[in-house]
Amino acid sequence: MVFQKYHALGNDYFVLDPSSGELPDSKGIELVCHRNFGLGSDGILYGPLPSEVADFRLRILNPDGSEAEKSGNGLRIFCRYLHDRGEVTDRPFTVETEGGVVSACIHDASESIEVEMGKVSFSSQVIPVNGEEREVIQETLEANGQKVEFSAATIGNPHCVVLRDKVSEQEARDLGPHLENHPLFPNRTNVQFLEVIDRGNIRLEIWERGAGYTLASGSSSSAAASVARKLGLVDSDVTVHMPGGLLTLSISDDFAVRMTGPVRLIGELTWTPED
Ligand SMILES: N[C@@H](CCC[C@H](N)C(=O)O)C(=O)O
Repeated sequence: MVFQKYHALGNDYFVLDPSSGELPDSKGIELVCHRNFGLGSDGILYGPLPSEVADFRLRILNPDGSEAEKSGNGLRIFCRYLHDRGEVTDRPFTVETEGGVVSACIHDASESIEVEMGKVSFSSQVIPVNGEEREVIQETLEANGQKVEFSAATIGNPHCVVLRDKVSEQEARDLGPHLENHPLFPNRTNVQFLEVIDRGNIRLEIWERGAGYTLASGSSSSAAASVARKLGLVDSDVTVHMPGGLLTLSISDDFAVRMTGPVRLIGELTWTPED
């Protein structure tokens, strides 16, 4: 089985084209994504698949075998893959995901791929978050023996955003898993620790649902920046600083998010497991 491997700010994915093989089962996905026993990645992008509502359809698989509704970095990588295969040009096109249809435009295949990520919602019913219907803004939960103030949002996939004066990888690794699996989130959740640098810049440390600690995340960036906007802490144009690099976001008054960022090709890998 042949995979093309790309990364978007260090958030690395395999692209598995259906023409080159079936999607492995969840055990197979876990194995191929394993950093030691497999080829190693933050997930698998399975596509292009046919769609009745968009130009292409994409399925997004986490390393634990779970399926994600959306992936910002994954979508940019998929756009680059389509461009590398001559299936798209610099004209806009659409991609269907489990979390809705997005539109994309390639300005520069390495440096600048733009995706209209959709609208962020803070509704408990949509995210989802257990409890009565409300916008989940600066609530408190208990996790790992501590009280944690958080906001929640979705851009197709769920996010739990924790505001901090200073963020750290260590806290993302220590507290992230407890929030990912907290009973408040029936579908689990991605977790972001958010530091507001100024009204145009935020810093994130990220623990992803089904993937763990990652160096960058486009849907996490969209959700966390929208929470910061909702709280009145940033303006509409935000640069997101993550360990893997910078992502540029533009947030409309009704929380539609435009994400622009780079993609890099790593190479082609052949998967021939003995086990
Ligand atoms: N890294 C991705 C997010 C991938 C999906 C996420 N782990 C989930 O389960 O929702 C991104 O760039 O958005």
